[in-house]
Amino acid sequence: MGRTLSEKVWDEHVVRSTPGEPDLLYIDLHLIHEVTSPQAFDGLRLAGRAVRRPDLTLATEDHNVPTIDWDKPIADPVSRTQVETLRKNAAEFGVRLHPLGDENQGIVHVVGPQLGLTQPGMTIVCGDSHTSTHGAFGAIAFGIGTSEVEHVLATQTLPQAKPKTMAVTVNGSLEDGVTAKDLILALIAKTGTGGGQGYIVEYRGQAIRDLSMEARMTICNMSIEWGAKAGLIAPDQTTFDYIEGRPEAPRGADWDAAVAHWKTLVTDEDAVFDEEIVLDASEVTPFVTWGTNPGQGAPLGAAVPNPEDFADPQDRVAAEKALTYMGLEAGTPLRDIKVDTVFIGSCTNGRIEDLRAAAAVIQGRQVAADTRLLVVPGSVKVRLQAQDEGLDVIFKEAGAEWRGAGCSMCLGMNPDTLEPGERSASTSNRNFEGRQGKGGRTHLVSPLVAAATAVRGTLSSPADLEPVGADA
Ligand SMILES: CC(C)[C@H](C(=O)O)[C@@H](O)C(=O)O
Ligand code: SF4
Repeated sequence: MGRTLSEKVWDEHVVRSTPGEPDLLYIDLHLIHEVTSPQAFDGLRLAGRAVRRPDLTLATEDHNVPTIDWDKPIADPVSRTQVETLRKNAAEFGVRLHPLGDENQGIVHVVGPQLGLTQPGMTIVCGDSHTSTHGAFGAIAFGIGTSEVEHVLATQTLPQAKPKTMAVTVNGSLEDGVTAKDLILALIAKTGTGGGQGYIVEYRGQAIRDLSMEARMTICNMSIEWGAKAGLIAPDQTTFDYIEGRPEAPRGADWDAAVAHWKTLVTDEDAVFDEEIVLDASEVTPFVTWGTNPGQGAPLGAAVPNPEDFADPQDRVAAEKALTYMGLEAGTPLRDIKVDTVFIGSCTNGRIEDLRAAAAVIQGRQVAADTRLLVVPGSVKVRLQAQDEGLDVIFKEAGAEWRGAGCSMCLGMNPDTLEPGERSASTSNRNFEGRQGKGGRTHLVSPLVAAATAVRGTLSSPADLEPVGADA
């Protein structure tokens, strides 16, 4: 019987397989950031161990870094300690680190692909749940805990039970103005935040093949919000074109050999998935969340739901609780919800294409009077490229704040946080209570919806905006 893409990648990495035990997998790339690595390095130090493959390990500073005054010492003592600890550990154990101020600094899931380190057929781990992002290249990529980080640092292997396989086939095409973010939010809303639990999910079908690499990363990034172990997409010409010529990509004969192998990384015709879901892309419209988990979402054209309309009692209670926290009334059109802050950034939607898409909406327009727009590139390279293209000027002229690279308001471990009761439209991936600051209220949106919302001050899509110059 044929094998699925994930089974092929898995099989290529099994170091040891014993019945009744998890497989021992070889790890090709280990990404590290300051939040989940300190205890792992402490563990190595205590046991007198070295990092087994520093050459397959890459560290960046992302969660705690300020996005203004990044050339000054970090003011917050906790953040400063985490960042300084990573620097000390990287130096002591010989791990490559891109610190604040370095041209390759940025969110770890933006930096890996950007450098060409993320490649098809790899196993990639990081002490971070959104490692699933890298699955967009046809890699098995997933988040691990700190004790597992230590295990990988010490051995470059990881014991793992084999997950079940699922195919999400997205037929048809996305309409204009509908993005990968809307698609994944719609999928999670349809099937619940536990819908992917226990599975490695392969996204496929026409709508997925048509996506750029960056849009594919947005989909795979949010696999974890759907409960999946990992999400991946078969590599194709789009993938190869994206990787070719990047600093860490294979070159010359090595490139040809790599592509020849990568082309074998597709699910065989006769392979069988444990589960299959089929969606029609043409039915997806701009999608936003109204609640406090990524599955509590609805089309932008809908209204805040009435908890009583949920058949499942648990969903009903969750919706009631969410509406209370979010300060929303059932029946309010989502388009009438007024937003205080718009955040464009994160490993979900902080890449150059996201900034281009948002800038195209903002260009020639102004951010609404009572609204604040924060634009935080996912990496220094994204920031520099955006500046080369003049996107920073578009944002600043519209009244936005143009910031340095990092996780920023995605989770507010740095000074970029919401005030209690403040409402955001955010291109990030989590809308949990307090995620962007204590008492903050988050609506997850695409970069297009974020930009349009910044202009109108209420949840909006570009189609809701007056033509540029109409009100001049
Ligand atoms: C801090 C880190 C462990 C965490 C994660 O695992 O995802 C963070 O990146 C997040 O998005 O919540
Ligand atoms: S941008 Fe957000 S989701 Fe991504 S790694 Fe940082 S905190 Fe986690």
